[in-house]
Amino acid sequence: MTASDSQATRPNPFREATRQGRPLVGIWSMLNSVDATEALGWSGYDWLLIDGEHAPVSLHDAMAHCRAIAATPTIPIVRLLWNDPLLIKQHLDAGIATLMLPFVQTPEEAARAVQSLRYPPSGIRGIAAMHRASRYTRFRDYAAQASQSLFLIVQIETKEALDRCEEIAAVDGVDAVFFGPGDLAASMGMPGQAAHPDVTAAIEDGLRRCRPLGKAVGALAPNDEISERHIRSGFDFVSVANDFSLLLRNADAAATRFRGAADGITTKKA
Ligand SMILES: O=C(O)C(=O)C[C@H](O)[C@@H](O)CO
Repeated sequence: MTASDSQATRPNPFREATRQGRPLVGIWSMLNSVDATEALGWSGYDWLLIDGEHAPVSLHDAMAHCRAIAATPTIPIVRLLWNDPLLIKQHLDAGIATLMLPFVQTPEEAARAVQSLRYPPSGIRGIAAMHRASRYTRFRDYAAQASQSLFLIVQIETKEALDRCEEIAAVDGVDAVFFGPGDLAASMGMPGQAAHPDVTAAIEDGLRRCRPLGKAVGALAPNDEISERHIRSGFDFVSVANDFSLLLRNADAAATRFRGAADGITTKKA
């Protein structure tokens, strides 16, 4: 890399990956363990989402996760607590370039999210003299080029949002829509039934309707069967696993197996 390359704002790696034209396989991270994130970065997932909505992830935690995974081939995405301009500004300044925002219900809410990512005159992001995103000023063209270095994913996770998913996806500056089956199931009157066939069918219908808009379309799969189905359906990115569930599933299975093996064995000395 030449000195001038190191001074140029980089294109967004997730945008480049979605252009490869194959489904990107991802993992959801809820443990808030930087070590686990770093280790998973070497597992072979295309992307890893650090969940700041439902896991206790602070801004500093999110930065630590992104620094750890930067050494690996996996691309980090951070999900924020809410579609909030202040949270968005802080995370962008911290150099977090691919954001997922939960619970975006209307094209107007999506447009407000886009405004939060853009500098004036088209947006409301505040200018900082120095921050991690500009490599502490080394990316001299950062303010002018920021939009190509960022990627905005908005979540469709209610019936209302699903009804308008094409309009939301069509908003200029929305790079991707992502279907959340857990909240969508609740909104459809089936809380706790993320894998219900009606929810999967609704999400597949969303893919069919959003695909012609040329934006990336992703979904979280609540089990292995739906992961394979979503990959075959042609979603651009699919979350196929969750670090917390993998840990618990394997820990529970090992405990059951070896407690079973220990049943009836006596270790007491005579
Ligand atoms: O609605 C959903 O489903 C999501 O947005 C993902 C969830 O928050 C959850 O599966 C994270 O564990």
